[in-house]
Amino acid sequence: MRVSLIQLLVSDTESADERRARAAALVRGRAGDDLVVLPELWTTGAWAYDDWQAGAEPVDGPTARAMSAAARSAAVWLHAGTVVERGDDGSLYNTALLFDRSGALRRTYRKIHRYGFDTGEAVWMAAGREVVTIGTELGRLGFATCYDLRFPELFRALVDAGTEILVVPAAWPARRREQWRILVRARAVEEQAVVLACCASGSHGGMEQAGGSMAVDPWGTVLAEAGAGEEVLTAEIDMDVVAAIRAELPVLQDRVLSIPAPENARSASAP
Ligand SMILES: NC(=O)CCC(=O)C(=O)O
Repeated sequence: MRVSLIQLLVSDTESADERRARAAALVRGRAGDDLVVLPELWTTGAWAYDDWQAGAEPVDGPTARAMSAAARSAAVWLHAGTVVERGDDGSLYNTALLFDRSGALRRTYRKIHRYGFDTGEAVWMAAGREVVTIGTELGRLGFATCYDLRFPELFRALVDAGTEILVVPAAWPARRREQWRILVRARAVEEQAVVLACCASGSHGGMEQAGGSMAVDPWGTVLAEAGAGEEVLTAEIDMDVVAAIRAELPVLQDRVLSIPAPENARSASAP
């Protein structure tokens, strides 16, 4: 399987329309790949909160139309990263879009863990509630987005649902680049899955993003890793490795699901 992670530059100086056109051209240029991945919130910018209301769109909005056409033109599976979705309930969601080789929208995933504490997503967006996977001829894909990386229980749920390829669009900050590298590899090792982690590059909204997109195999081996700037990172992935490592080191079978909580769990007076 050949995959490309399009580590798009997301800046304050380019409009969403310009970036959409540029991203579509980059996807169209990936004919021959099997799967192409874009970063998180690359149309509005993940850190440009003030632009989210104006840039919000339904799941069949301008980004979906442009990405559908690009996927069809290149005949690739396209994980188009995430958009600011305006849901039918009027709420905003951080929503991933997956298109098949014909350009059909096959899955959406609303980010479950919202980053920001008392600002950003945590304030302006609603949380997704659904763990999402899809079976494809490439293997079963599981969805997670950026901050989700810090919550291994989501990844375990994805693997319990049969995931072999974890796709993680992101807009991770440059100042936490080392945490990104560790978490991406950790998720690959603990879930014995391929991880395709595609981060934005450049600065916007006062935040420098890390770049450093990675394709990692289930051994934790980094098959390809991008630098800090805009780049199309391509990797060949041997999907047989997933079944092989799960047979050779069947750690997922050794889980103990009934570990009792300590008696003082969550007790405020615990020493
Ligand atoms: N966009 C994000 O989810 C940012 C996550 C982040 O900065 C972190 O986990 O650290």
